[in-house]
Amino acid sequence: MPFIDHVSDSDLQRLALQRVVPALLSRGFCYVDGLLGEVAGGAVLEQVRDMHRSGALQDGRLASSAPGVHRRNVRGDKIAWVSGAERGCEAVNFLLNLIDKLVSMCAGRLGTGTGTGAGAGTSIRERSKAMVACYPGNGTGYVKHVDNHNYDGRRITCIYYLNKDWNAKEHGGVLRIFPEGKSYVVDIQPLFDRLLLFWSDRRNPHEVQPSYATRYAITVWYFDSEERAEAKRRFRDLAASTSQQQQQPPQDSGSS
Ligand SMILES: Cn1c(O)c(C(=O)NCC(=O)O)c(=O)c2ccccc21
Ligand SMILES: [Mn+2]
Repeated sequence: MPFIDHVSDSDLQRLALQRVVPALLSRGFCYVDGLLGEVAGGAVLEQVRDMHRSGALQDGRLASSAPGVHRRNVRGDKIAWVSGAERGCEAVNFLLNLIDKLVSMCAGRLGTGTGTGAGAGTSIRERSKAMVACYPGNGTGYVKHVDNHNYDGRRITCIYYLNKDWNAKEHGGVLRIFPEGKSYVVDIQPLFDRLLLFWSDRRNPHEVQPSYATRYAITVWYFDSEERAEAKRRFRDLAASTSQQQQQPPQDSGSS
């Protein structure tokens, strides 16, 4: 199904240079509304709904519901990882390709030392698979956290929201960002056809507030190549060292 090319390359270029890069550098986050338009955005939403209906979203994590309410076995966010090549993910694939283009147009201009002391510039050449997430609307959310808390290589978090007629007063589900070192918070509604980008590291702790309606989002994380390579090395060393320990017989307490 050929999608209406709602956004031309020159639109993306302008969006990258005039909106996304300045906002990421000055505030650490940026959101864009109307990214795909009604038709293509609607196609992505339908495919995510189909995944939800078909049970492709794995059962949510055990989550505590609204604070103070102690219900057992409350299931929270349900997720599925997709590459975009799967059957029924054509519209998701179109979205991922568009976000890849947008981020690649920004990558060269995100300067050096993006906050994690990395002297070298940010070289973003790869990303994660896409995480399709659904909050079932039972009052569960996601506690405050940092996506990349310990140099796992993730540099930019991109979240595409799919929720039509969302009203935070009624449905909650606001993404609240607590920009590091700032006295204010940033509340972002998970609105249909909205793309949010923010630095994945400690600059942007964030939480998903309890949701009272079904809340869909698709997230991809873009890696800084150097940090990612270093993280992989660290992980390999860790795996190697733990497997060595397992091979050696456990030392009894009396050994010198
Ligand atoms: C389901 N879900 C998340 O929703 C967010 C997250 O920060 N979401 C922000 C948002 O949806 O606005 C996550 O960061 C996350 C991390 C690991 C596994 C699942 C996760
Ligand atoms: Mn997160």
